[in-house]
Amino acid sequence: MAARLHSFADADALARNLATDIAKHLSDAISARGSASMAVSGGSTPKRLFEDLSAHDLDWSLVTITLVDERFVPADNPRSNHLLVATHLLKNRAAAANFQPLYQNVASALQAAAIATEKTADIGNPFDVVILGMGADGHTASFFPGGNHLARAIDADAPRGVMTMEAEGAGEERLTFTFPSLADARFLVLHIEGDAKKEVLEKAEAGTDVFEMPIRAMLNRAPSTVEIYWAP
Ligand SMILES: O=C1O[C@H](COP(=O)(O)O)[C@@H](O)[C@H](O)[C@H]1O
Repeated sequence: MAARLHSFADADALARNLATDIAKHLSDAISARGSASMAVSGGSTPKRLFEDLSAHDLDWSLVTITLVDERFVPADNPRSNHLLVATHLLKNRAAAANFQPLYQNVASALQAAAIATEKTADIGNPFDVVILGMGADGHTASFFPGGNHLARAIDADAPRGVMTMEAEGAGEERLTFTFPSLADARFLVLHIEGDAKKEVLEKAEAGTDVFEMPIRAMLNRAPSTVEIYWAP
């Protein structure tokens, strides 16, 4: 629908301000509805944000956190987004939050997606907060260019929930929430850092082909405004 850019002097200022804005949205959700839900991304960008956010004073026991996407790997794998969140977010005051993983200890990613869909059915209708990242190839969540289920994952009519994704640039098989599960978040954030990501964003904004750069699905079609938080 729309996107709005919030620029900060550096990554510290970005993390501090975004953590404050997220904490406010979570607190407002708790005041309004008695609980709050948030889906966060993995990757290298959110560590500082998670550290800052974990220290915020709110009733974390009423907050359920899940992942926007995950690799089909157990939580002790260094590439696990669950491990990242456990190390950098589920600590300090945020140690009291509830966490719902996408990975499940079952034989296939397909089975894990079905279980994760069931287990998250009550928490994201819509999510109070969704924090998206973006890769250099224009992927967001696990909506990868060339992904085997990309068309279904970014379809505005796809069911809410988690599905699988395989793509050349993705490494392990992935689990990802579908576009409709994420795009109507009450606070929908795209968190990116560095000049290279800014250039990727500008390229995405200049075109329309969602299969070339799946982030365009969010930028152009999300029912919620995409709040872009960026620092050089
Ligand atoms: O693969 C992934 O990467 C993106 C972006 O990661 P970054 O390292 O460039 O910050 C991330 O948003 C996604 O959740 C993750 O699975």
